Amino acid sequence: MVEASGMMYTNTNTTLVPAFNPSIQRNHLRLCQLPLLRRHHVQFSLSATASETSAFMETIPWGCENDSLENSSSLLKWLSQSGLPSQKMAIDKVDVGERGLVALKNIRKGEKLLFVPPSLVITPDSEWSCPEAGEVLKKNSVPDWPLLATYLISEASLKESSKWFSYISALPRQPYSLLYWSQSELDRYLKASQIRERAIERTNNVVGTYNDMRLRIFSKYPDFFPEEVFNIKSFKWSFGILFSRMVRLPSMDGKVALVPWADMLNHNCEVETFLDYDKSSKGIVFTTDRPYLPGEQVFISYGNKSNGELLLSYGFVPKEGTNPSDSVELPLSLKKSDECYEEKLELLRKYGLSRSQCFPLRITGWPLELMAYAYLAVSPSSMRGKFEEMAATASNETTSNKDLRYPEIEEQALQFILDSCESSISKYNKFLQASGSLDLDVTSPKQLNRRLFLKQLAVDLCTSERRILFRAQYILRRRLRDMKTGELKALTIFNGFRKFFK
Ligand SMILES: C[S@@+](CC[C@H](N)C(=O)[O-])C[C@H]1O[C@@H](n2cnc3c(N)ncnc32)[C@H](O)[C@@H]1O
Repeated sequence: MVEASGMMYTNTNTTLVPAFNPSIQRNHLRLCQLPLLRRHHVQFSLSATASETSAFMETIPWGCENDSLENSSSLLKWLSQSGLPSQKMAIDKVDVGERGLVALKNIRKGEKLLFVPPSLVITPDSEWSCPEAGEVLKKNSVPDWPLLATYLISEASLKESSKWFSYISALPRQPYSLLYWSQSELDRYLKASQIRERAIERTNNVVGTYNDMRLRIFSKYPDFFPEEVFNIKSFKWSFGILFSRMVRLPSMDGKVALVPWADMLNHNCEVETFLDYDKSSKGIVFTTDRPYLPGEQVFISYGNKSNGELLLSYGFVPKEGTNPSDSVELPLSLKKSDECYEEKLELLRKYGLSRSQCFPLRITGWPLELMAYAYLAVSPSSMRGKFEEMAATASNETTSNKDLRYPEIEEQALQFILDSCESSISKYNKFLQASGSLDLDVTSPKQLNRRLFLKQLAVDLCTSERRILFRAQYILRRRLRDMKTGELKALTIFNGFRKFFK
């Protein structure tokens, strides 16, 4: 489970993990990070050509529609024949998540469910139907994510000859994920949210990973990795599947895995139960944290993720106000006009930060790192001696001075955060006001459906992010007002004393 400690997250034993981006931000502010690639191989620029970009929109020749039950009975049949014990749940159409697992019988709170045997789990150690292809990747020390992405494509392309045919046939042909939003869709709908940058960065990384694999491996072994199969379109699909379905199993030393059947479970923000390997039953299980009646959909948690992160990896946004882990990224920047600009920037860089930095705001508050960054941004040259501890605290690279406070500049620091909040709020206001009139130009019903779908997701995301900003704005304004009235009171008392002594 992801542990939330204050505003920071300890990356312990998360479940469904989309933690892929080597990010511009600091690791400690991320919910969960996995190294994807050896960095020197990544080409971060978006090197896909226009035709490749449009190819992203095409579908691949395997899998099924997102809401289809057409392949689910053969999936269950294959799983049962391959060792999955009899289940208390069945795949069905559901209100939340289109397709999910529904209780067939009464399920008690605290009951263990699933018991998927390790032989039915895809991991980086799984045997390849084409062992030579697997050998090539191992010889090249390809990391887990691109290895699994390539494995999935290789097995999918073998159709019935692959052990995983029934599983892959029941996977969505186009997983919901921001990977499938074009650049212009991201610009159009997510301009106000920082998630837009993360989506672009993620797409760049997937394209970079593909280019790297093609250059280093696929082009050298075209018999094992023909371009008709191992192309950016199939890579995008396999990464979309990994982002939206892969789990990390804490009791298997954090091994990453695709768990057929278990990956039909949808997420609920109020549920706190995660998939894991159960040593006693030797299967992947989860323990229910509430009872279910027959016919009710059963949920797990994909981790304590914000609405933006859920949209980024899984392509959905929970209903407003239902996600206790929701947060919004607040961008803060050093001012170029600052007389100590160069000095401060150098210190920020020393601690791995940059001139512009995002910090998570939650409905319950903000992290100390954000406050430290604000202190640094507003501190005058007379406080030069404190710059380093501010930068270190902003980067979370210090254990001491957890109670960082500088009363002499607190008001300016809070005002600085408030200004950034208000500038973000005005971006959200602009988008949400304009959203009503967006897309009136579309005539094709298919395009209209897609646009309405994306717009609704964006409106839901922006509304929830703006709500957190409104809350922060309220708290900041109140604190500033209290500080000012406090100062006024102190001044009145001081003047009173002066008069008295006169
Ligand atoms: C691990 S799969 C779960 C099974 C999936 N519904 C299916 O039919 O294949 C994750 C995907 O399920 C959907 N999903 C999961 N939880 C959801 C929720 N609370 N609301 C909407 N969609 C959800 C999203 O499309 C997500 O990408």
